[in-house]
Amino acid sequence: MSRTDLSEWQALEALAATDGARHLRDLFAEDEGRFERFSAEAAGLFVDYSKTRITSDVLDGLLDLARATRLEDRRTDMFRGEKINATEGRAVLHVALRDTAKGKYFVDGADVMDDIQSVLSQMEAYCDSVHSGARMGHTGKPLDTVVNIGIGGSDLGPVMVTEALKPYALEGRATHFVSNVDGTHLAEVLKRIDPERTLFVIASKTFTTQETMTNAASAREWFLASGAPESAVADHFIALSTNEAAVTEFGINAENMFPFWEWVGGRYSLWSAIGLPIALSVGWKNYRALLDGAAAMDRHFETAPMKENLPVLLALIGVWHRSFLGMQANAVLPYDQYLHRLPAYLQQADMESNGKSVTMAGAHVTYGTGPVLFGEAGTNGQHAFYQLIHQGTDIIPCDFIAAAESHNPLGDHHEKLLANFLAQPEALAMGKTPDEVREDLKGSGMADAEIEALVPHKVFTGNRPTVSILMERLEPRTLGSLIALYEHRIFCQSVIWDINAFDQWGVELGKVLAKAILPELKGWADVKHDSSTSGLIARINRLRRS
Ligand SMILES: O=P(O)(O)OC[C@H]1O[C@H](O)[C@H](O)[C@@H](O)[C@@H]1O
Repeated sequence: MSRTDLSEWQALEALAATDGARHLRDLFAEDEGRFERFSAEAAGLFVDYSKTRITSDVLDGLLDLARATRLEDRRTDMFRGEKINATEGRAVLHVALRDTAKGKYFVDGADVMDDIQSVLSQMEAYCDSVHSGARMGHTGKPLDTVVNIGIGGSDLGPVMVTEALKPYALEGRATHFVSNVDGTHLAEVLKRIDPERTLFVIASKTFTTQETMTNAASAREWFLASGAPESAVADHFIALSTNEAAVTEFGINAENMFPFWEWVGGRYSLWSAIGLPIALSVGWKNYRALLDGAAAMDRHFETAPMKENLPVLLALIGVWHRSFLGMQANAVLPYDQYLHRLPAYLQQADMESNGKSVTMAGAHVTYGTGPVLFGEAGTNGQHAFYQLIHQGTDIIPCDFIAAAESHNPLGDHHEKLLANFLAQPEALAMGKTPDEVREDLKGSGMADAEIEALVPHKVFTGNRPTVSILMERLEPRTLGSLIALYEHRIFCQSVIWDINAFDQWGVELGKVLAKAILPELKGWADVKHDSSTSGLIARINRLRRS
């Protein structure tokens, strides 16, 4: 049965025309308790969702929909290691990576906890040996520089977290990330590092990804060209992967490989061996605290009743905005410079997961699914795209994220940052009416006609929904909770939308075509494409050879 045939879905469609059209200004005016009613707290995060376009009836209707789509059962399936990634026949158990419970997580009947703990111990011992100086480069220099080579999930999580936890970075250590196959990315990093002090971390679940394999091979060539003997590769190159055969073939010894498993999705892999560069940057204790924070959110997600369950609530509100009110985007706006890579990270987490248009059974959906996610650290975004968010034709729900305490309490910077964090959602919700604009312009000396001409331009319609997420301080634990909150929000939405959040077939076609085009660009094969692609290939080849 299609989701749209559910009576719960239809009830919400009816509510969209009534409650969904109500203005936040009125909703706040008529209910003094709105903030208390529509806010909740868990695992170090406080979430205010009172400025979203819901009413008590809408929320009840959404909770009914969640029940009708058996969200709680699907959650149990995930925690139990059922193969909920049906198109790839895989379990989805990133939650097990941050837990310590034995006898809880099984794949094909086998408890996975011993494997997890054993890799964590391997990672911890490795970090300790690098940090203590026991493990050195081939000329006896400390390995104080890490270059992580990976892309997608093997890059975005580690980059985002390493940036976010900079205040915890161990002194004297540098971490670089190379992802793009554009040689510029690698070349610019290589210019700044000393091969004798550098540890290259080749991160790839499959160990076949074109970008990563190309960058890894070039990094090794550069390393050897620096005068290092072939035998030194073992000290300077390690692999994070599920593919031991390909790792060995690349020339990395199995003992320098940190494994993980097919049931860890790429975009959910920072909790696995893929997190090693984070641990190398901030130390094992802080990496463990990150996992513990995520585990705290997992427990909340697993046990809290749906109407107090943060990931469930945020998912339901997202579904309401997207599928019932037709809002097509979601802006993530961290008012925290350390979180400046969070939007990029969430772009993969959310858009690769829920950018789907067929149901689990393969039927086309007839409702909007994953939104376009974008964002920027506040306040930078305010001076760029907020104009459209305030006055554009589309309504774009926004997530505002901030910490009450700063790691860098410089003058009144933080109060100013927080003032903006508070002002923007207020402006988006309440707006400014024509009369308020007129009132402002009275006394300006302008003629009435001039004022009237200006009024439409200065009106803010308001009623633009936002969620505010507040934490005490951006710490490893709270960051872990925040990431897990989003992961589970994405999962819950996929259940309601009846789509598979854990495959990514949409990235395949382009990869295949790029493989076919490569020999054509090199002049090794005839060009056979549509006239546009062939024309561009011919033009590029002319430009390159002239
Ligand atoms: O870790 P790898 O196997 O190199 O994969 C890296 C990335 O490749 C593809 O683009 C997938 O769509 C991503 O989900 C994945 O994170």
